[in-house]
Amino acid sequence: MLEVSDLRKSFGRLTVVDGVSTTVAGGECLGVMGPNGAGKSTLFDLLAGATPVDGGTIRLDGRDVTGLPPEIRVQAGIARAFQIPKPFPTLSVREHLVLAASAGQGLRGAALAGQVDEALERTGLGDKAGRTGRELRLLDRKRLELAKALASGPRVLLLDEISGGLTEHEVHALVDLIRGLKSPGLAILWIEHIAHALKAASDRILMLHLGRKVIEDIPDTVTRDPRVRELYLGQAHHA
Ligand SMILES: Nc1ncnc2c1ncn2[C@@H]1O[C@H](COP(=O)(O)OP(=O)(O)OP(=O)(O)O)[C@@H](O)[C@H]1O
Repeated sequence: MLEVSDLRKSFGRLTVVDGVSTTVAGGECLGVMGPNGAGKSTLFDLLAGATPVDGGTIRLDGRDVTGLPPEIRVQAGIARAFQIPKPFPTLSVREHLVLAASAGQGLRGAALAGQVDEALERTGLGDKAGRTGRELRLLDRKRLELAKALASGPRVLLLDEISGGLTEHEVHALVDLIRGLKSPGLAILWIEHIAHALKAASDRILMLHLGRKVIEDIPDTVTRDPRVRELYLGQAHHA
């Protein structure tokens, strides 16, 4: 599904993503962790096309999408959900999803309605479709952020620290939701600082430090790795 090869990005003399390669298959969730400044969000910026790469390639289902602008990349199937969801206060949940579905793949009519309904159902927002953005509490705003990404018809879903601000109980609900999104036609990448949440949802975890891959393996192996424990010193109880 997604193949990333030798991605590179520098800002001035600071190399932020330094030769990162990975592949994520349909049905898989790749967790991405690393200390502050490791290059995680920049990696997502490169995948989403928000920032141009300095080197390397990004392939989606074999197609080279490395040079495509962000809006075309959404149409190609790369969708991103952000940490701090800011819904339009007066638009309903359904209206948000209609916008996302028509912008993403240009859907109209029954196909659009079907994709919106599916996104509502998969994120548990079915009974809140008529609520406006300002009426949603944080967890539902996170659900809406996920639903918007799903409504665009993604093949690859980039989740950027979406658990921020949630209670422990809500984080569990979010993990269940993400696990429920796994399907053969979708590859998920999730940046997250809460190691136990990442572990619960991910098939593999990629650990970045100073722009480089430290380790990429099954969650148990990664969280037991001494380099990972050292980098997360003080947070090791989360692992
Ligand atoms: N547009 C930019 N211009 C200059 N430096 C940048 C830019 N964007 C990011 N950086 C730098 O790149 C490094 C990596 O940043 P990035 O946000 O990718 O890390 P991160 O792993 O996502 O960190 P965090 O967990 O704090 O979000 C940081 O040192 C940051 O200051």
